[in-house]
Amino acid sequence: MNPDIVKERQNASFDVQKLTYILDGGPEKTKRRREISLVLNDPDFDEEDPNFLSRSERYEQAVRKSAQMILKLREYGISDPAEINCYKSVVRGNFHESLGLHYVMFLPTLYSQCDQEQSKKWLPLATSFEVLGTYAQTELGHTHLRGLETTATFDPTTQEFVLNSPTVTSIKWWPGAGKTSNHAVVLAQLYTRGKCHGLHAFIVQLRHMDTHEPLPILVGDIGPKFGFSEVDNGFLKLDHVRIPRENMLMKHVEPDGRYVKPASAKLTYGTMVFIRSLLVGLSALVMAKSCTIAIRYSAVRHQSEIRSEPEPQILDYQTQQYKLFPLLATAYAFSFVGQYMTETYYRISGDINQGDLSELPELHAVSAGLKAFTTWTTNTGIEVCRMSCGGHGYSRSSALPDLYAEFTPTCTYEGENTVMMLQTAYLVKSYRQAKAGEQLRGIMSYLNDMEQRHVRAHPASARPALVDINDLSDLVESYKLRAALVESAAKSIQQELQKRRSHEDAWNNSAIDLVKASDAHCHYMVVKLFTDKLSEIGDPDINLVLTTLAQLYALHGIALNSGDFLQAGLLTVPQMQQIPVRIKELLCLIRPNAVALVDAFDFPDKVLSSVLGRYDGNVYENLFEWARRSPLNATEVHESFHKYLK
Ligand SMILES: CCCCCCCCCCCCCCCCCC(=O)SCCNC(=O)CCNC(=O)[C@H](O)C(C)(C)COP(=O)(O)OP(=O)(O)OC[C@H]1O[C@@H](n2cnc3c(N)ncnc32)[C@H](O)[C@@H]1OP(=O)(O)O
Ligand SMILES: Cc1cc2nc3c(=O)[nH]c(=O)nc-3n(C[C@H](O)[C@H](O)[C@H](O)COP(=O)(O)OP(=O)(O)OC[C@H]3O[C@@H](n4cnc5c(N)ncnc54)[C@H](O)[C@@H]3O)c2cc1C
Repeated sequence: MNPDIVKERQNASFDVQKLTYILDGGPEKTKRRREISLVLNDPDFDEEDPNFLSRSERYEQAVRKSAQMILKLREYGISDPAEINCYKSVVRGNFHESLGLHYVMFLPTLYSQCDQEQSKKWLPLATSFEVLGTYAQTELGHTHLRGLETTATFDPTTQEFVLNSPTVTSIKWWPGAGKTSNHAVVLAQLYTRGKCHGLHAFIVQLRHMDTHEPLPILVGDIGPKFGFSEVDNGFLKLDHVRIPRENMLMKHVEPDGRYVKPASAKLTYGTMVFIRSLLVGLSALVMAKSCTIAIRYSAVRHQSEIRSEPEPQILDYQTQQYKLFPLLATAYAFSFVGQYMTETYYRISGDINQGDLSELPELHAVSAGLKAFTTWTTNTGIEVCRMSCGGHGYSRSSALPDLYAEFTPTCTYEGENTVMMLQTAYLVKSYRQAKAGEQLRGIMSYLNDMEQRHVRAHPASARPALVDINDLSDLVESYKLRAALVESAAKSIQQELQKRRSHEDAWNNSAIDLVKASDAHCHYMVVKLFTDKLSEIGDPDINLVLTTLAQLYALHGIALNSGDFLQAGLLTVPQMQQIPVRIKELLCLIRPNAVALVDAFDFPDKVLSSVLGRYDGNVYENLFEWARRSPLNATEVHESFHKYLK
């Protein structure tokens, strides 16, 4: 064990184990997660570091691993969905799996959209992995749902749908598992009796069940990408492919071609809402991994000098703390927000299953906004962590380049982040309702008292300084009032309309304000949820250290967005000047607990897969060993010497 890291752990002011229990949701859950993590000791999961393999080898290794995962799942008797997720996340490590889409999109779509008869047929096939599925929605030319071109035309004479990609731009593009899957849920515009009824989901067989040869369908892999090398994102061109009427999910077409409207057309989009909710938790996980690597490494790395003494740990540099500790605070904030998002998703989807759709718009808006907010922040955070590790952060052995490459598409898939932020129609609608005197419930209820507490541009000096920057509840209140930026967005729309612009143009001309309002709303939610969580934590030592992190999170956010807070007169210039001073004090308070705080995330070394983030801190000897395994070192003289240099 590296002596620096031993010393760091001795300095901790709280019980790391107890904090792990809080993050997991209780000691029993921690125990079970640790038991599940032991599967990594199974030699059948041994594999070559993907960084030393070609794309094709990586894909093959990933398919082997996916298949092993399924076999072992049965062997280990893991069947609870939450435990399956934990098991898969442990085994998957920092990479994706080729059967991922089957689990995260194909199966959930079947579960939520099959009727009884369809469930009987498809669920046993899909859960036994005879049917391997993907989710084919996006097209070469469009992602916007109303713009999708693939058609499904009902033919009552044969009781079939005819699926067709009429143009190049209508070719399905990006669905994972182009080579792996034999079935797809295909999203297509439904036509019956000559009328279009919008997007609906259909189950389409793509490949022969025994030979895996494609049916008369053009299907394949779209080629190498920025990351996601394990995943065979695919293309799919359908040329008048016929499928039985029974393959339409939720079956809205009667045998005579009559269309029966669903309770809400938006139910077809349910799987996207589900994944967006999951991505909030995934952001927390990846932020936590990145901080673990960067902070442990910073504790064992010595460089330069502060005083004329031996080189200090780089974690002692104030600038290093300023890079990493706000991200550490973010990792904790997002962990609690992830828990909230999962609970909210299951609560509201439970109501939806019971026929109560009243909270569907809020679920859509909250999951879209938080997905965008947390993935954007995490994406830039990983890169800050990588940079903070200097040259060794650039090595793939650190895992940070892989974490970045695998995570960055979360800002794009399941709805491009700007587009998701623009799902603020709900915010503006809520604002207008509140303004008209309606009492809002839930997370939007803060808009109820906006009329009394107008947030407008004020000369800051004209307002009394009511906010105590050391008081978290005051900071939450400030974020709440800043979130009323939605008022500015609504006003911008109003002004555009007064210029006789169409509603659509008014919306587009206010889009920057709308994204800002959405961002402010999400930021408020995160600060509030983090602060609310503190009241549930009884252990005084843990409460203290998390309160310090929550203060840092809130103040750092204000410092980054100081213009909003000043312009709205929420804080004065002298208070703004106090914030960097307070932030520096908080960095000092967090410093002795930094390593313990990342230890509490409790990632086993095999899951972290990072030479820099090793628990024992023995970085250098392992970096050397990793480098020696590089395929270029397989021979002392590389064949290129004989071919070109000699
Ligand atoms: C610790 C945790 C660990 C977890 C580990 C988990 C691991 C996860 C790993 C994940 C790996 C995943 C692999 C990659 C998967 C990528 C798959 C995809 O990208 S698949 C492809 C993903 N593709 C995309 O995401 C496409 C993105 N685009 C879209 O979703 C839509 O085009 C749109 C939302 C932008 C517009 O919608 P559109 O209908 O075209 O147009 P309108 O404007 O006319 O809207 C009409 C009204 O409907 C409303 N509404 C809309 N949606 C919903 C909803 N869901 N509900 C309710 N309402 C909704 C809307 O608000 C409006 O309301 P109102 O104002 O009338 O009241
Ligand atoms: C790794 C990966 C895996 C994927 N897996 C799948 C899958 O399994 N199945 C599937 O169906 N799809 C999948 N996708 C596709 C993914 O869902 C889309 O790429 C995503 O929805 C974004 O759409 P787009 O690529 O068309 O971007 P575009 O919408 O073309 O975005 C390009 C730019 O235009 C801007 N823009 C677009 N619309 C607006 C607007 N209304 N207002 C303001 N700005 C706008 C965006 O902000 C962005 O800056 C995957 C994508 C990736 C990268």
